[in-house]
Amino acid sequence: MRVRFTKMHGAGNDFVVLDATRAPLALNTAQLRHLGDRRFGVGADQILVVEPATQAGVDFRYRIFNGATGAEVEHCGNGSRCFVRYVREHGLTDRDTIRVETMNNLLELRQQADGRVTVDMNRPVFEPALVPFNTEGLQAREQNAFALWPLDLPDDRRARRPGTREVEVAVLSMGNPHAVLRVENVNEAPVAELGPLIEAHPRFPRKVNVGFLQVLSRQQVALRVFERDAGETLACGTGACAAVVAGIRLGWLDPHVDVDMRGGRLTVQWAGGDASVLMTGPAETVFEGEIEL
Ligand SMILES: N[C@H](CCC[C@H](N)C(=O)O)C(=O)O
Repeated sequence: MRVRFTKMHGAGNDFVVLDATRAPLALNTAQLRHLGDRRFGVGADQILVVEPATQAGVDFRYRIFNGATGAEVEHCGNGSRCFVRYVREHGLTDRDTIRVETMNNLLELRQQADGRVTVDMNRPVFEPALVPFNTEGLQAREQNAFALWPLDLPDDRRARRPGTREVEVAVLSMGNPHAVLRVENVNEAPVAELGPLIEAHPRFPRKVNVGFLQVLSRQQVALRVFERDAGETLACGTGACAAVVAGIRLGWLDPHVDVDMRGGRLTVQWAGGDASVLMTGPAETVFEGEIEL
């Protein structure tokens, strides 16, 4: 099957975007992984498929698949901004404000005059069972009335005496699961070492995205994210939201924060409580193409 695609990125987190609004597009895991493959396919962190809405009052549905595994996931912040640019550039809508269904969310997205896109990311979810995160037998440390959880990680650094070491993470969901740990300097953070250990930790039954957060001021942070089923990406939209929400709950951050990641800057706003998280950032089209699947 010959498939047209658009290659896009949001702050360096890159996507292959497919249009399934005019005809259904059922891709199997092997085809999705081929699209994501940076050597034998197109190459992308995630694959986004744009479909007609299934609910009244909603403009589109969009589905997200991690490129390395072909696994479908609940949410993609950077992808949602690229989705807006895609449907407008492809003449699928001329609206500035677009409502879109994802696996378990309804999002409202707004195209800004400066080309950036603002996404209403809905409320964060803190209930561990809903992340999901297994807290059985764990004793959280409360800070500013927010839980920081100890995680034991295998530590084979001391080969003579293999043991474990403990890290402390904030845990929450932005529709997809996130664990956030604070570091002194993101450039020296052990992302490649701790990322996979936390991502696959048995207390996260659906695995987890892992954020390494450096607080630069109450209005600016640096962040690196080891994404579930993707490894470290140049930016992670839901990860930026999770890190800022955790930082606000822990008393480190104000309600409006710039998040500097290796691929670019996102701005995240959260007023706390039941308020939605708002994320604003760039969305770029790189090239169009066709591929045989
Ligand atoms: N790897 C993520 C999905 C993509 C999220 C990220 N690219 C974003 O911008 O939010 C997960 O498995 O939950």
